[in-house]
Amino acid sequence: MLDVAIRAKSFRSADGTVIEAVGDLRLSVPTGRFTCLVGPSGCGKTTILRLILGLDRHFDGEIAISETGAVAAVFQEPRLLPWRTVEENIRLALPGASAGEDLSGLFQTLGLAGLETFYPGELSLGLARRAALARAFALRPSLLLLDEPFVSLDEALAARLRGLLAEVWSARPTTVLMVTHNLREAVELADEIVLLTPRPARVSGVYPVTVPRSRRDAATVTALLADLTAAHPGTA
Ligand SMILES: Nc1ncnc2c1ncn2[C@@H]1O[C@H](COP(=O)(O)OP(=O)(O)OP(=O)(O)O)[C@@H](O)[C@H]1O
Repeated sequence: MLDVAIRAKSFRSADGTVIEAVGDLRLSVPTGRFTCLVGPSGCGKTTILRLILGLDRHFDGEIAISETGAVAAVFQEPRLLPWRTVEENIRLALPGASAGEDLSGLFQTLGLAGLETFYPGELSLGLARRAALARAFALRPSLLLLDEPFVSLDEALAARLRGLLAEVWSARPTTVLMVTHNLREAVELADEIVLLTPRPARVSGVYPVTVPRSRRDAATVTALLADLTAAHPGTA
């Protein structure tokens, strides 16, 4: 279970102005569930993930992660080491005990088989994003944070990668919190969608997606989107 209780998070800009990034925000992600955070551009989503990851400790509030295993994150940029191959990038992230683990199933599921010896510079953005997902799932994290992992891909490719994410997640289940501005993506993947206000981010609504993931075909997703926007008017 991930429990987030942020009372306030602000930044001070170069000219001394205070930027309130996150307001009073509480959310919980139960173990093994997939939650999406959806909010307008610049509302504070990445800041929330950075606070959960402990990359920024200057805030008022508490974050509790009851899972004891690894916490992994995938950011908008794949952040692969350019001088290491795909496989080396993934193995370097693993703790010593599992560094020799057989990763062929993971490579296969993510469509990376045959690309293990490629360098990041030889990969398209879509393949680099798959490698970043492989690195995160290879850790077998108990909590996975995803920050718009499919942004700037064309819709057909993003849809394909969403399918691969769902597949690898069912093979290696974990608790997921994913930031996205794409409501369709959220409706396809999430168990629960947490909607945020414009900055400073607060929860403006919660939408549980109760239809089983296997039954979310295009027509069902469109119907769910209509239901969500009717329940939460103003959600783009
Ligand atoms: N280190 C920083 N110093 C000053 N201001 C910051 C800093 N980091 C973020 N901000 C500001 O805080 C606000 C929230 O930023 P954040 O990146 O969390 O939003 P976001 O919802 O992830 O945005 P996007 O949807 O564009 O990715 C923005 O106004 C941003 O400019």
